Amino acid sequence: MKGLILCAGKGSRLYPFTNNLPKTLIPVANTPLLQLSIVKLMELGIDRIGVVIHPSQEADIRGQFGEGEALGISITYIYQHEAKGIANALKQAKDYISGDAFLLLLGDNLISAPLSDLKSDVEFGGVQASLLLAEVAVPQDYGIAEIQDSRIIGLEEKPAHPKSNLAVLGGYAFTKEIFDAVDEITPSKRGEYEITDAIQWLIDQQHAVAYHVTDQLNIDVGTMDRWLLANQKLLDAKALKKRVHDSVRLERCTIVEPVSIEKDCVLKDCQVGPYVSIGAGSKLENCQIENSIILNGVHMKDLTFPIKNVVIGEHSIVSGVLIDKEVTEP
Ligand SMILES: Cc1cn([C@H]2C[C@H](O)[C@@H](COP(=O)(O)OP(=O)(O)O[C@H]3O[C@H](CO)[C@@H](O)[C@H](O)[C@H]3O)O2)c(=O)[nH]c1=O
Repeated sequence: MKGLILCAGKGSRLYPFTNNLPKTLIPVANTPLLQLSIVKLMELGIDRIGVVIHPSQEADIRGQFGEGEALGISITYIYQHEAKGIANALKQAKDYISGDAFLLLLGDNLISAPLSDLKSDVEFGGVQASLLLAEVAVPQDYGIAEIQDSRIIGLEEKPAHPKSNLAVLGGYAFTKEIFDAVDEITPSKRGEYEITDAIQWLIDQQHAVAYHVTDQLNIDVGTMDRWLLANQKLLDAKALKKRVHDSVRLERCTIVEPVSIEKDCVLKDCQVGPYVSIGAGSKLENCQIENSIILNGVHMKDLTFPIKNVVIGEHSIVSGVLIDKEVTEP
């Protein structure tokens, strides 16, 4: 079985961080999101993975993962020249998948639930699609499933008046019939070829669509708040091996776990944590930081106020006192 990970979206809600970094390379607990998806597939024994990218992302993504040699897998890059929707991204991968059943992951989702049931559904269960569903607080932001007598009877993409609060999460298993579906559907009102419309087509053609409801955490890392939340959750996870790199220099610092501090950082007179990730080569002096993501090469010094709930971009220089006076026009 092959795996497919979609990375070709614009990531516009995370600008400016995604101006020159593909969204799926943003670090969560100092691990690129895409790596977490790749590992998720590897845990299921999948070692042939297609990654759908925009050509402009190739240098960054290929630069990090190559052809998968370091991970002992085979990665193939597939282009989607225009972000015309998830079903359109899938279409670009038809030749690569070449008739096999496959698992599809949206590269910006952090899925905790196991996907083994989805995999066996399409491999041995005689179904053409298997979905992962979860109750969500804001169904208007998701593809929503309508269930009757334990069967999915309808799917709607980001409905204004949702028929349920069961969202389709970004992990799917399909057989080759999904490629007939993506050929048949037309763009939605927002101009995208929707994956929900493609699955609805399968249902309408009497294909079998299975589902599993999970209450495990899923985060669509599409906004700043959710990026910080994903960082918290991953730092909490026991699986994280190394929290403070051996090369890190700490002088007179208080570290409140969980934190992740990457290589070549120097921290003096700082209080760091909980829930702080600091990227490689950052230098921090006389600062207090909580629940934040500091990207690579940041310099922070002499802050008279605590840094909380923020993401600080690569190579930023931060120093000074907080001015709480209102600025008045001259
Ligand atoms: C539109 C588009 C997206 N992508 C990639 C980028 C992201 O890593 C991933 C998800 O794209 P987004 O545009 O953020 O999708 P989003 O609006 O969150 O909605 C999707 O993901 C939701 C789950 O998070 C589902 O409930 C929705 O049914 C599904 O449509 O797919 C592509 O590779 N090509 C594309 O054309």
